[in-house]
Amino acid sequence: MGSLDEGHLCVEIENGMKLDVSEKEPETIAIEDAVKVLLQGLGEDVNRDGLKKTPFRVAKALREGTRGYKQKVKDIVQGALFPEVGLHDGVGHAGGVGGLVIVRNLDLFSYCESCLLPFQLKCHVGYVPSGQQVVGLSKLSRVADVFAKRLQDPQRLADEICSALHHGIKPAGVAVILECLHIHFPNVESVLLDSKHQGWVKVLVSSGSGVFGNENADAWSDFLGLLKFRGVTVDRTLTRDSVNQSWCPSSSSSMAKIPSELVAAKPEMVAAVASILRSLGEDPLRKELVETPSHFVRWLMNFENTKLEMKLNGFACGISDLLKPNGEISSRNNEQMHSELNLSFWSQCEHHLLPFYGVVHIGYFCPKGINHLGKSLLRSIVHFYGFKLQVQERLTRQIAETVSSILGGDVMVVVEANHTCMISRGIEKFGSNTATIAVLGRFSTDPAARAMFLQSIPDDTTSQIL
Ligand SMILES: Nc1nc2c(ncn2[C@@H]2O[C@H](COP(=O)(O)OP(=O)(O)OP(=O)(O)O)[C@@H](O)[C@H]2O)c(=O)[nH]1
Ligand SMILES: [Zn+2]
Repeated sequence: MGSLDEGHLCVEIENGMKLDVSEKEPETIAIEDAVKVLLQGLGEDVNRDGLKKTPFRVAKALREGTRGYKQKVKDIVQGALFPEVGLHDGVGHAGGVGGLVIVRNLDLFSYCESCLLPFQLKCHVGYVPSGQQVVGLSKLSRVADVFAKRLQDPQRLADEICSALHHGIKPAGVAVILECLHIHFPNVESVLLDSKHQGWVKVLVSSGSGVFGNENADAWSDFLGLLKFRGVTVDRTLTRDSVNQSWCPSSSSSMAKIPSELVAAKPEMVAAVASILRSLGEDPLRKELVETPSHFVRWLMNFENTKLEMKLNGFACGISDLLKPNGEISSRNNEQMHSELNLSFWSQCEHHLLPFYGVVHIGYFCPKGINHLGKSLLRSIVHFYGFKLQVQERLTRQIAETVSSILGGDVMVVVEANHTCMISRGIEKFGSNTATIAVLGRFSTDPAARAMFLQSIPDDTTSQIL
């Protein structure tokens, strides 16, 4: 979506309206001020180069990401309804009016109202036309996006899409199925304790109107049959109850491990997030939003700057023991390449304050006779550099430099990551991911060594974590 041009962005809204995200608008300024408070709360210097534009970028991302509040379904659907007369009534539903129409696999992003992080969803929409009218297919996606671009929870999102399409198209019925994926809430302690602490919270929700109003209606069988036909298997027994409780990991029991004093100690950050909600046109006192500021601050505090530096000192102290020779140190010719692959990490993009996550692969040469570095130490290094405001290139380099400083030399690091800021906003490149490489010592001069290490990296490692 648009580029940043002298601090001013014009987002074209689907129904022709324009949303100006200008640095001069009071809402933008208020969000920028709040973001500065958040950055300071993280122990960051708001004037450092990488962060100078962050307040505006975050304001822009949030205002774009909630632009649905300003859009009207009527404007989208009206004018896109056109007559398509089938055979006359009484001889079945052979195409045209009366036959089920489905649009599958619409990739969308929404914002979780419980924690203010984006969540990904695959949307499947179907409707049975009536009144000899069908609607332009793209409008099904556009209408879904109007409601996705708000602070949402999955079931309400499905219900709102369904109801808006029903009122807009006036069909015999509408069916909506959403497959929603919410990023997990890692934190330093739990990641270190549990290497499998990663992944996603998934829920499946559905909503139906008219001929889809009854869960057992034949129309649902047709709809689900077609989804399955395309490889989408939906167990509708899961659809209704899976979100009775809040699905957001910010309200799960594992989050209770994070001391609430942490948030209580940062009242200015919590107030800043509440002011962001107000600037987006939301009511921070709305029941579902009351806890959102503290949830978001808890997430953000994972990436606090000073805490990590302290921890880094701590783990650096123990390193010398791990490197005690394990017998005779042999000559350089006898060095062996070691690799540690698929170390998962979480980080936070310093440009947009959105998560990026993926896997790190580390290769190094180490003389025979030296204990090679344990996986847990490497994992610690990865997490220590991950849990801060970052860019991927810096993360890659810092890991390489740290491992190299321990081993004195030949290190290669590959980081493969998915950037939420590339997917949930801006350019919206679903399925894209980024790889970065840092090479030190022998790896920087020896293509064969680099090739050997790269060949050891399994294919499609990033997709394993999606
Ligand atoms: N090199 C690098 N760029 C990153 C990383 N994370 C985010 N970015 C990019 O930072 C850039 C910020 O560019 P700007 O033009 O100032 O901000 P923007 O208008 O929000 O950019 P768009 O994402 O193009 O909308 C974007 O191109 C992002 O894709 C990272 O880890 N490394
Ligand atoms: Zn959430």
